[in-house]
Amino acid sequence: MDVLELVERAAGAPSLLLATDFDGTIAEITSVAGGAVAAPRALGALETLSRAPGTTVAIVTGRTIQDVAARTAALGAVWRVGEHGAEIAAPGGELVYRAEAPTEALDALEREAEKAVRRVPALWIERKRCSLALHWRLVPAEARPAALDALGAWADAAARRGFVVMRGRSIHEARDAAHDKGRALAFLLARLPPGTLVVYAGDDTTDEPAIAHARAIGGVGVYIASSERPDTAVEPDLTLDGPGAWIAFLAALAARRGGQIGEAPRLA
Ligand SMILES: O=P(O)(O)OC[C@H]1O[C@H](O[C@H]2O[C@H](CO)[C@@H](O)[C@H](O)[C@H]2O)[C@H](O)[C@@H](O)[C@@H]1O
Repeated sequence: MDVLELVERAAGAPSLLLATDFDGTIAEITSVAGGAVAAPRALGALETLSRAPGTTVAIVTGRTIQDVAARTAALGAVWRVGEHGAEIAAPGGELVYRAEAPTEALDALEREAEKAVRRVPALWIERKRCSLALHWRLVPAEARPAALDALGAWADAAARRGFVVMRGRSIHEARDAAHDKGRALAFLLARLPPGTLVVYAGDDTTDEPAIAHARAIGGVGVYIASSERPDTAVEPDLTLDGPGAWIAFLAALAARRGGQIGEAPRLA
């Protein structure tokens, strides 16, 4: 499938679930997590799509709902899935699903992570409600071997406690085994008309269950490639080069389903 075929297919679907990852997909990767900003053109297209008939828009992220809601506050009528599916908020913000937080296990895992940070101070712990991430983007080259060793020990400790460890873009992240983005898509689709076409895009390991799920049910899985992670472990229908190409697709689709926005969209 090429991007023009995807525009045609998505534009013609009587019911469409357009689901997009955040970091590396509608926001460029930044050196610290707090610096990520959704591209204004992406927000404009998603807002247009969210108001179009028969169209449901969802932001599906590893971030918490609170975090992603603040970064996408311009969007009025979208679903938000946080922490890889452990939290789901309807348009308007009402939480329709909220997993119980594995607080004690995460506390223990945080103490293990602190051991890693004592060894390699450039590691950064991101504690969330249901998951915990160790970021290594700012670890200098000379400290990478020690960081990999410490991350490996931490990942083993997380696995022993029953967490799933995802090795993503300069991040090791532990989440509980009951949630992933594929199951989150299934949750959303159960609320939409039968036959809804799902189009999902994401750039990292955490997106693979959603890309695979979309494809398994006859939808479209799009991989957003980067020099940091050129390939994915699951086969997508379409690979696009970085957030810019995905955002161009969103703008083209918004023009078709919801009226023209801004300049005429150009697709590669
Ligand atoms: O599911 P996503 O929306 O892709 O979120 C995945 C993780 O994104 C964040 O980390 C990533 O983005 C940072 C900012 O660009 C970058 O510095 C880091 O290296 C990336 O791994 C976020 O901090 C995590 O909580 C998300 O799980």
